[in-house]
Amino acid sequence: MAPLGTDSKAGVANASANGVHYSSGLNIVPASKLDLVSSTEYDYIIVGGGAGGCPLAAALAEEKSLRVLLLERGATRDQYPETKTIDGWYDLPSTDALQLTRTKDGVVFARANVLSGGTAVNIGVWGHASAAHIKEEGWDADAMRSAYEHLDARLSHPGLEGPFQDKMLEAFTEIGIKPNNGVTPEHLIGAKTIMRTWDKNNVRHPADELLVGVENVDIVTQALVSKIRFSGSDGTLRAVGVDFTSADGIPRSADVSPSGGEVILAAGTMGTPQLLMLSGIGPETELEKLGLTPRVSLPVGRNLADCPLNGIGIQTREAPERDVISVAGIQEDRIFFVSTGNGEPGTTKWGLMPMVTPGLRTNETMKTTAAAIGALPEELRAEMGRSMGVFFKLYRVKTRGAITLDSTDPAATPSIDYPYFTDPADVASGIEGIRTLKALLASKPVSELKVDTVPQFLLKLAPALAAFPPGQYPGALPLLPDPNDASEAATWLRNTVCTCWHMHGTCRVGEVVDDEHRVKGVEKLRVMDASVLRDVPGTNPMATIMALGRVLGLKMLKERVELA
Ligand SMILES: Cc1cc2nc3c(=O)[nH]c(=O)nc-3n(C[C@H](O)[C@H](O)[C@H](O)COP(=O)(O)OP(=O)(O)OC[C@H]3O[C@@H](n4cnc5c(N)ncnc54)[C@H](O)[C@@H]3O)c2cc1C
Repeated sequence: MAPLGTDSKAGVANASANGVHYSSGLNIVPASKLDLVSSTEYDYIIVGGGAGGCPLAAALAEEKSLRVLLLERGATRDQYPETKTIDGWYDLPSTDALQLTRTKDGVVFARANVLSGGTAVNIGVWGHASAAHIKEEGWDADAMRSAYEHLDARLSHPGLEGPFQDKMLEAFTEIGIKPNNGVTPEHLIGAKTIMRTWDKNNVRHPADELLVGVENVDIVTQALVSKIRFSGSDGTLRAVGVDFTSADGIPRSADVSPSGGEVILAAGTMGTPQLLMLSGIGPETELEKLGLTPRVSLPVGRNLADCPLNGIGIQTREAPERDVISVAGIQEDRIFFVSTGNGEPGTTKWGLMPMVTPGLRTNETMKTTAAAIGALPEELRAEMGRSMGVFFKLYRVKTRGAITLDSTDPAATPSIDYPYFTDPADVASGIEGIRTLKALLASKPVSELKVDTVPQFLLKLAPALAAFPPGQYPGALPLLPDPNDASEAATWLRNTVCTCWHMHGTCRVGEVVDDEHRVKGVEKLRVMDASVLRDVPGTNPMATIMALGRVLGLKMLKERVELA
């Protein structure tokens, strides 16, 4: 794989027929050539260059005679060095490659805004869906296996193996999360060292690498798509293109070829329902409230689901090697992650969130908390580097929420209404998570690692943050509740909840799209991103969203041949 940003000269030499030039090995359309985009008839237009969009584009482009247009609202990763290495990851919340937003209840959520989407800003954990999940969803097992193999070989690398990680793997097996399945991308009950998109030099390998050197995908970055264009005077609605605004602020459009061209939305769990609604596809009453003309009534934006993440910091005897996540312990409905170097000052932008109840996670309180950390004595600040985090995420969640629009501005972030731990089944599963976490902390290997369950710097922070209402400041929250007191445990779950950033389900298969991801009631329009998922697949979703993108692309090529 060519490293990004080094072969632009080779790209220019290979400029494609319409004069589009190449940058960083990617076929990025320069501003001077944007008019050519509007005058070209594309075989496929993909909206959103993230986990779903990039592999889909790469698969469609395997048929060299086809022309694919990929429109991405964010810039390339070259603009954000923070997207490239693990060290950079800690600073991502300060960049606009990542848009921080909040659920209605105040849980901070992050939305990618860069070419490669979530795969350029995420933690990089790479895991397949289990065979049982693939069967349950009715996905083609052979096609998925071959897509995983294709992607594994290009993007994934083993997680860090070291003394801290070894101890945690031992701890999982001691408390019954076993066997130790070794280094694997498979989703298997037991402990494992994960695969991830960081290589041994801590360099990230995200989705846009699949498009390096691919000449028949024209990529337009900083292209905010605002609407789908339709034809269909005979009563059928057919997608024929999209409207978008380029970086220079000029409104533009792009069209698909009338002979078989298709538009595919890959703008993510928030972006895709937003675009569908802005184009008149969604719940009628909601569209009418915004003055939008309803065209097709579908439950777009409904059935939002997320995996809550709860956990605790541990003060360790030695400073662990700085690592995002390398080991996981997998139970039937919960997954435990261990992150070391979690307490380093650079991590505070992410790490402080669980210490403050969701309703208080405003920019102001985050700043106050960060300032209080800055004012801690040097020896306590040094302690922050001698800590690790153990978190558990729930999957197979039952709580449902919704994405809605407050405005018709395509640049506005939709509203997220997700009431974590509302469904009693999620509360029960969370309480089991607390019980397991307690057992883990009491295990022999963790006892050997830790000084204390609550890092001293957190306790010292409490008085500095006395301005917070009682029970809502750091020092109170990191203490684990008694799992036998259901009410106390449920309160702790809700007060410390963070997102695992695995939101999905707003355009689910069966409700908004069919099995082939076609939007119901509209011709030539599909969706390929996390919004179609009914449940989070495997340990983490990225690899499966990418595999589904590749499988869909190859299937669409086959359909094209069959139709011809
Ligand atoms: C902080 C964080 C950590 C995570 N950690 C992990 C992890 O370790 N492992 C894992 O498997 N998953 C992880 N995830 C989740 C994973 O990254 C997402 O599930 C995945 O990227 C979703 O894929 P997608 O295709 O649905 O959306 P995305 O990958 O987000 O792609 C959507 C793209 O569409 C673009 N877009 C949106 N609207 C428009 C528009 N109107 N016009 C043009 N373009 C548009 C966006 O800019 C974006 O690039 C994490 C996510 C985050 C945010």
